[in-house]
Amino acid sequence: MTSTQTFRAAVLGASGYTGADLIRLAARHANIEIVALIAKAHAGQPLAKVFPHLASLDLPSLVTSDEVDWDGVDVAFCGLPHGTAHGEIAKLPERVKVIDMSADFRLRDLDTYAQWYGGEHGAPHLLPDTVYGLTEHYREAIADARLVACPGCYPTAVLLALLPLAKGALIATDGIIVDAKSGVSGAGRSLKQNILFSEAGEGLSPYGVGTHRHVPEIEQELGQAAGRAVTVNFTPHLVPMTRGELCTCYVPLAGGTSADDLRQGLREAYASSPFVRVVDEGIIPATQHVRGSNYCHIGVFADRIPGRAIVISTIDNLVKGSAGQALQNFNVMHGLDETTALEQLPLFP
Ligand SMILES: NC(=O)C1=CN([C@@H]2O[C@H](COP(=O)(O)OP(=O)(O)OC[C@H]3O[C@@H](n4cnc5c(N)ncnc54)[C@H](OP(=O)(O)O)[C@@H]3O)[C@@H](O)[C@H]2O)C=CC1
Ligand SMILES: CC(=O)N[C@@H](CCC(=O)OP(=O)(O)O)C(=O)O
Repeated sequence: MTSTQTFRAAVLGASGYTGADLIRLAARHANIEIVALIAKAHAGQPLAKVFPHLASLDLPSLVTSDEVDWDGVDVAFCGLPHGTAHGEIAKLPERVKVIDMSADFRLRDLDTYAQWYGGEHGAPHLLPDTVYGLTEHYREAIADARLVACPGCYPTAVLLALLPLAKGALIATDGIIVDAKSGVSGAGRSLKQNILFSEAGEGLSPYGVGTHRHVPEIEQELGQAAGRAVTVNFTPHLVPMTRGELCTCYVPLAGGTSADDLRQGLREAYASSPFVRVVDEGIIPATQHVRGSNYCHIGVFADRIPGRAIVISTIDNLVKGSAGQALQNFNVMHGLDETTALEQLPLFP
C-alpha cells in the first residue's frame, strides 16, 4: 500500500552501528522524517562528524534522550545495548511506537531473561504486549503492536531457516546443531579487545561455546512452533569480515521426509515473503550474496548421514539482522508495503 503520511522518528543509539544503518535506510523512506538522533558519549556532535558517510543527509545533531521533545515523535527505533534499552524504552510516552533492536524484550519468560542476561528486567510490565519482530512469522501481530522486539541477528538467520520446518513437523526437534559465523560489526562499535584488527583479523574464533545468549531465544521460538521443548546446540564464530552472517544448521529429518521436502516446505512458507529466497539446488548461499541488503538466502542440502539434512541461511547482520528488519517492521506497523526503502540489491563483490 502506498501512503503520503509522514511519521516522525527518533533513533536511540544513533552513534552505533545499528543506528547508523537505520539512519542510512530510513533517510530514503518517503514516510519517515527523522526528527531526533539520540546518543550518550557522542551527544552534542553533528551526525556528519560521527559518521562521515552520512554527511549528505540534512539531519539534527546527536542529543541525549532528555533533550528530545517526545510530543513531536511518533516512532522510536532503539539501537541501545541490551540492559540499557528496557529502561530507556520504559520512559517513552505510551503513544510512541517502539521498534527495539536490542535483546531486552525478546524473551517472554522473566526467569529465562534473568538467567541469560543476568539481572532483573527493567520494564516487565511492557513484556505481555511486546511482539517478537521476526516479520515473516509475526506479520499480523506486528501490524497491531506498540512495541516490537526485533530478533537477534543469529536468531533471525536460524529461525528463518528452521521455523517453517519445525512448524510443519518436517524436522525432528532433538539433535539440531547450528554452526554460526558472524562478521565483526555484529559486536557493535564500542571498543573491545577481541574485535581489534590485530586480534580478529586473519583468524577464526569460536566464542560463547555452549553459553551464547541467543540459545534461549532460538529455543523459545522453535519450541513454540513445534509445540514442545526444543534444545539446540549453537556455536557462534567471529569471522574477519565486516558484515554478514551465515548459519549452517544440521537437522534431523522427521520420519519419511527428505531434503527436497524441506526445500519445498520452505518455498511454500515464504511464497509471499519478498526478502526470503530459498535458492535452487546447486547454489550454495554465501554472505556475499546478501551483503548490504534485507535478503535472507536459504539453501537445503541432503546429508550423507541418513536421516539428516543441512540447511544454510545467510543474512547481513546490520540489515536483515537488525536495521533492515526494524524498518520492515515499521512498514508492517504502518500499513505500508513491506519492502518500502528496503528495495536495494546486495552489494557484490
Ligand atoms: N551489531 C549488530 O549486528 C546487531 C546488534 N543488535 C543489537 O542492537 C543494539 C545496538 O547494537 P550496535 O549498534 O551494534 O551497538 P553500538 O555499540 O555500535 O552502539 C550502541 C549505541 O548505544 C548508545 N548507548 C550506549 N550506552 C548508552 C546509554 N547508557 N544510554 C544511551 N545510549 C547509550 C551509544 O551511544 P554513544 O556511543 O554515544 O555512547 C551508541 O549509539 C544492541 O542491543 C545489539 O545487541 C542487534 C542485531 C544486530
Ligand atoms: C559478533 C558478535 O559479537 N555478535 C553479537 C550478536 C549481535 C546480535 O545480533 O545480537 P543482539 O542483538 O542479541 O546483541 C554477539 O554474539 O553477542
